[in-house]
Amino acid sequence: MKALLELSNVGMKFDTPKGQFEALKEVNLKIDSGEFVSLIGHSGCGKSTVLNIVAGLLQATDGGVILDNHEVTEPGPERAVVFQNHSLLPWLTSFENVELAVKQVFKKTKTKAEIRDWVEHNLELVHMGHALHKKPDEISGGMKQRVGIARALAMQPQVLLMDEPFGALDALTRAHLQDSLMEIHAQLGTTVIMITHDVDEAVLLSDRIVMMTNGPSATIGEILDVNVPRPRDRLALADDPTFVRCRQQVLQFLYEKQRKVEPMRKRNSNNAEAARKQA
Ligand SMILES: Nc1ncnc2c1ncn2[C@@H]1O[C@H](COP(=O)(O)OP(=O)(O)OP(=O)(O)O)[C@@H](O)[C@H]1O
Repeated sequence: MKALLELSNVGMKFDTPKGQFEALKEVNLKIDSGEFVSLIGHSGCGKSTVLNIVAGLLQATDGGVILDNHEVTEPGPERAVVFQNHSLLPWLTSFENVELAVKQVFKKTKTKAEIRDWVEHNLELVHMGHALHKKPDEISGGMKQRVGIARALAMQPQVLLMDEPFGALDALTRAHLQDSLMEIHAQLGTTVIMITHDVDEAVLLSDRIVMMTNGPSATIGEILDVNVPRPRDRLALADDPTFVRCRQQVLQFLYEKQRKVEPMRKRNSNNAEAARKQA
């Protein structure tokens, strides 16, 4: 079967005042329709850069991205993005925020009544049917993220891109949203790419975990298949041997194979500086 999404030799060099900085090098990844893939790696390794290239918000300086036989060159509704901070328009209600996105995509193909039903359906999908007419400052952080997810899903994207969607939420709210996301993924079969720093979240939600090496010139270090059957139950998984092994493998990658080296480098350069001063 042909992959839905393919990143081929993706590289990204940024021009900076200190010269060119190679953030990504030779990132190769194929994702099938319906897969849930997490990107994990230390801070600054290039996860958001990968996601932004797939979203079309950044143009790779090498290689490229193909989605469903089309090269990605700009943002499009078939690649909806959910950011860590909800990005809802504060003067619009939950309903109106979702409606705005839906109108952009379906204005020509859905009637007014169909648009209204579709907006409500998607807000109900994320359990926000009770707060259709509330504005962002009248609902909690978790609820705002739910509306953001509804807005993204309502565009019927081929790929849902999520950049640490639950990173700003407390642990309990986060767990509720993870459960909702698993439900939605099971129900709709949406293809998802999600950035996370949370190892348990990655293992709980993903079919595959893409682990990135530290930058500069970051790339994919390892890919782990999470062969834990669905539906997944967070409580039962705590003692599940496959879950525990997957978790261990990601932790080993992050904290043994890709241990952050900056403090050591810094210490060395500090030592060198001290030696220079002494000389
Ligand atoms: N516009 C830019 N210009 C210069 N350097 C950039 C630019 N955008 C990102 N970088 C650099 O590229 C590297 C990757 O950044 P990116 O934000 O993709 O990392 P990340 O893994 O998503 O980080 P975090 O987990 O902290 O969000 C970093 O070193 C960052 O400083």
